Amino acid sequence: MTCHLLIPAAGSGKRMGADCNKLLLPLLGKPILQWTLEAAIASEAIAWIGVMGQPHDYPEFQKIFNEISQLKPIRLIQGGATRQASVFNGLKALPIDCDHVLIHDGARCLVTPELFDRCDVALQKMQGFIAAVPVKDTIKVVDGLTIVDTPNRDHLWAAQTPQGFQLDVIKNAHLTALELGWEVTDDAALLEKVGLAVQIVMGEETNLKVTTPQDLAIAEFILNQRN
Ligand SMILES: Nc1ccn([C@@H]2O[C@H](COP(=O)(O)OP(=O)(O)OP(=O)(O)O)[C@@H](O)[C@H]2O)c(=O)n1
Ligand SMILES: C[C@](O)(CO)[C@H](O)COP(=O)(O)O
Repeated sequence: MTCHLLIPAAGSGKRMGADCNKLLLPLLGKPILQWTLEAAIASEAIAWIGVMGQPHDYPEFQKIFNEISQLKPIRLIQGGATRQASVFNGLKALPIDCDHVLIHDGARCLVTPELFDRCDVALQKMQGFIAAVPVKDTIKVVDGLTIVDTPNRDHLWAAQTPQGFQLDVIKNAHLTALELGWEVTDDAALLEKVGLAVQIVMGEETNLKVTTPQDLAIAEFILNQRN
């Protein structure tokens, strides 16, 4: 157990349309964030967990931490205005002995401990990687309502988290992004923009991100299948 994990959990869940952070919404009786944390705690690889949140959510987050096993240290870190800013805050708060990091969205609450463990193995070998799955749909590139391209699906993968990085590499990429005003939706994109290779680790079809009310219903269905 050596791996450090950062969990961005400081969003507001606009697309969910709830009146609170969507990670506090119940999924089969437990907050979404609790499912994510329980998978991280069950992973053999993860030794330390940092959760980025907004201060107004701290009391609810603390209740969740109290509900789950305290076998691993969980540190609360102040989130930022965007996912990117929240991750950057997390990177700056990592313990001094950390040289590699996994980053996993709190909203991907169906992640399995086995996926975390597979990612930890990748972390030992790669400077940067993401969990991803091959795209099943035929994807169209559209301008207005007109199709301009149908990319070859063999080259299309859907990005997930965990994403894992050598710490100095991802920190430098975030610093460059700050200097140059880059805004991206995942951490791998920053490495891509500075011209560094990012590998793929096979993700999980069920590792969906709970973004809309429909996702919540699908997540409930998948969890019921697991029980
Ligand atoms: N300022 C932010 C925004 C997002 N996140 C986190 O990043 C993950 C992925 O973001 P997303 O699913 O987009 O969450 P929200 O920003 O909450 O949702 P929305 O975009 O619909 O508002 C989530 O776990 C979310 O809590 C974060 O830590 N800090
Ligand atoms: C990081 C991510 O979960 C990868 O799929 C995703 O990019 C988060 O943000 P999004 O804006 O919901 O795509």
